Order: sequence, then C-alpha cells, then structure tokens
Amino acid sequence: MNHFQYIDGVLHAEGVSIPALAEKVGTPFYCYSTATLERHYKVYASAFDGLDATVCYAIKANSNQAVLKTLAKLGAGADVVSVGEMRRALRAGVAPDKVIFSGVGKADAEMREALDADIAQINVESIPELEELNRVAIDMGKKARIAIRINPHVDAKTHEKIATGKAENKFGIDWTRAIEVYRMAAAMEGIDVTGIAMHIGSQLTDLAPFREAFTRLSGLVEKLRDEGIIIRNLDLGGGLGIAYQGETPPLPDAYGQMVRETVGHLGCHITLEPGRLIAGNAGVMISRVMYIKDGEAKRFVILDAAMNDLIRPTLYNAYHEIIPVDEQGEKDKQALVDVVGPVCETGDTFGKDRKLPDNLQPGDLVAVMSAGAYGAVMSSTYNTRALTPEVLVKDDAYAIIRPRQSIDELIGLDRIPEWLD
Ligand SMILES: Cc1ncc(COP(=O)(O)O)c(C=O)c1O
Ligand SMILES: N[C@@H](CCCC[NH3+])C(=O)O
Repeated sequence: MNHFQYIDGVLHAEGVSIPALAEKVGTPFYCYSTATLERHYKVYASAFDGLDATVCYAIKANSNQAVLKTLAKLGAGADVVSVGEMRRALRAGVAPDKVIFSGVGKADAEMREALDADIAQINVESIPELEELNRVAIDMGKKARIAIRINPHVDAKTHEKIATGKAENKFGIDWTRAIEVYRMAAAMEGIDVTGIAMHIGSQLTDLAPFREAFTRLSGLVEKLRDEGIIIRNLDLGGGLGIAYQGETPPLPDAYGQMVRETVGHLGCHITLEPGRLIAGNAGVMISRVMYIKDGEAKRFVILDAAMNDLIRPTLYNAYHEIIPVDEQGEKDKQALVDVVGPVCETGDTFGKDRKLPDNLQPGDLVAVMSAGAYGAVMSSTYNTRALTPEVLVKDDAYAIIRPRQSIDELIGLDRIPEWLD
C-alpha cells in the first residue's frame, strides 16, 4: 500500500494534506511516511525469518535522527560509514552490538571511538587500514572484531557511479587475495577475525549478480575454514533496488530465498545492510512552481527546489517521477516540459520532457517522488541556499524533524581572518 496518495483531490502523506503542510513548513521540504518506513523494514526483515540474521539499516540513505529512531524501535541495527553516522545511530538508540562500521578509509580517531563504543564489527577494506586498526587496538589494550570486505569482481549492472564490486572499483580487497589477507589478520594481536563482508553496488534490479557474488563468498568461507580461520558473520551488504520508473526489482522474499540458497548452509550469522529499499519510497520532496517559462525550444517549469536539495538527477541522471499535488492536474497531464531548479547550472534539471498539466501555474505544488533515500542526506548549500527541511508524518500527525536553516545562520558559519578586519 502506498502511503502517498490523493485524498479529496490533493496528495496526502498518510492522513496529512500536503498543501496544508506546505503552508506550515514552506517549500521545498522533504516529507517521510512512518507507515512506509515501518512497512519496508518489516517486509525486508521478515524475508530472513528463520535465519540467524540482523538487519543493519545503511543510515547513509537517510540518517535523520527521527527516521533512525523509528527504525531502531523496530529492532533495526545500523551500518555506518563515519564516526558522525556512528554517533547518530547510537544516539537514536541502536544497540552497539548491532552497529557495523563500513567504509574505505577510517581515521584513527574513528577507530578509537568505535572500539570504545564496543560496536559489533569494523569492516576493513585494505591492508594498510588493517595494520592501522591493529596498532590502534593494541594501543588501547583491545581486540578489534573485524570482517574483511571482499571485492568479488562481479558487475552489479547498475549505474557506474554506484557499482562497487568490480576490479576497477576502490572497494574491498580483491577476492583473489582474500586468503592471504585473512592469514595476515588472524596473526595480528589486536585483531579478532569474526566475519567477511561484501557489498557489490546499489539499485540492483536483478538477483543474478548477488547470486554470483554470494556463491563466491561461500566458496571463500569454506576455504578459510580449511585454513582454520573461522568466519562467524557474513555481512552481505545492501543494494536491493526500488522502482523509480517502472523497474521490477526482486521482492525481499526472493532475495531472502537466494540468500538461503547461496550461503544458508554455512551456519553463519548473517548481516544485511539495506538502505534505499527502506527509505527510498518512504519519502517525497515537495516543491512549489515559481515560474513557467516558454522558451523557443521548450517549456520550462522552474521550481523552488534545486540540485542542491536533491542531487540524484544531476549526479546519476536518476529518474524521479514528478507529479502535481493537485489530483485534477495529475489527470490532465499533457504538456511536455523540462522541470528545473533556480541554480546556475544546466545540470540543475529534475526531469526532461515530463508530462505535467498544461495549466500548471506558479504557486502550484509538485511532488518529486521516491526521494526518501540519498535525498536530504546529499543536499548542500550550493548557491547559498539553506538546507531543506524534513518532515515526518505518522497517521494524521506531522513533526518537523529538521527545521529550515536560516540563511543568516548559514552565512554566519564563515570566519573572517584578522588580516581582513
Ligand atoms: C557498505 C554498504 N552497505 C550498504 C549500502 C546500502 O546500499 P543500498 O542503499 O543500495 O541498499 C551501501 C551503499 O551502497 C554500502 O556502501
Ligand atoms: N548515492 C547513491 C547511492 C550510493 C550508495 C552508497 N554506497 C544514489 O543516490 O543512488
């Protein structure tokens, strides 16, 4: 069930009217549905029923404290990639033993804080990082529980900027060198080898690359066992895609079945790190039309949101459906327009040749759909535009979970060196 739908002629988020919300919050803003977040988490988690598995939500997708708390209350763990994200997860109430620290380059201070917090596992991505973690752990008189992230050299068949499992990608240790690096890690005083990790990319719409990668992973675990290196935790990463433009990605149940088939026999604890699947379709970005400009070649709909608010179309040529908040407008869609923002870049375009109503007016609201993941978290203040506010709805209630930043506050962050005074 979709929790963003037309009720009495206007788009609602659960029981909350979007135009009413826009009046109160101003535009643009992000709006998330609690019911959708919860449903996605539960559907995903239940795909692993009967397995010894933990769902560690990849908080990079949407790390607002209120979103994290919503998921933490359902029992979600967290996959974090910086000390900032780790603090967010712990502050939102995620238990430390359900926190996994991923990422290609962790600083000493981040390793120390992670060891102090006694989180479940640190995923190591290179030999130098392993050596550094060993040094830090010995210095602290601790043993770091680690997994080594393996790059399986599998093409995830996704956008090149979000594929992570190919030989030319910076992520993980080549699977061909895995045994050698595990031997090295097993001999280190400050390291406790507990797991193996993999994440081959994001927005995958086919199970085949996962199946290939996990089969390779399973072979590695068996080889490591032969060497006397016991792997207790398999971290399978995230990556399952969502529908942005009619894609039909596999459902979580089919993914869960494939996990059972490829690695179920190993008897390991399994960690999963979904991000987009949980948050993507649980959020929309609401924006107001500022101007309609009829150019010689095109009609442009100029929104008050821009690439700084939602970078995905600019960065990945990503498709986000754009719909009028007024239902009659949705029925009358016929004009082909380019939907753009006010930022001074040609790439500040949310969609080209999109169908919107002919009579769309300045002041009308539109919703940019599927914007709950990698939306607000990737926003910036480019063109000295304040960060976009975020709103969470639950039934008929709403809460502003990140207020609109004032522009003066933003400018006030700069410091003038004394020689300019
Ligand atoms: C290590 C790791 N885990 C999990 C994720 C979450 O991916 P997704 O949002 O595609 O589920 C990412 C991002 O791609 C990642 O790098
Ligand atoms: N930011 C990307 C996903 C990156 C996944 C992180 N490893 C997107 O918006 O599609």
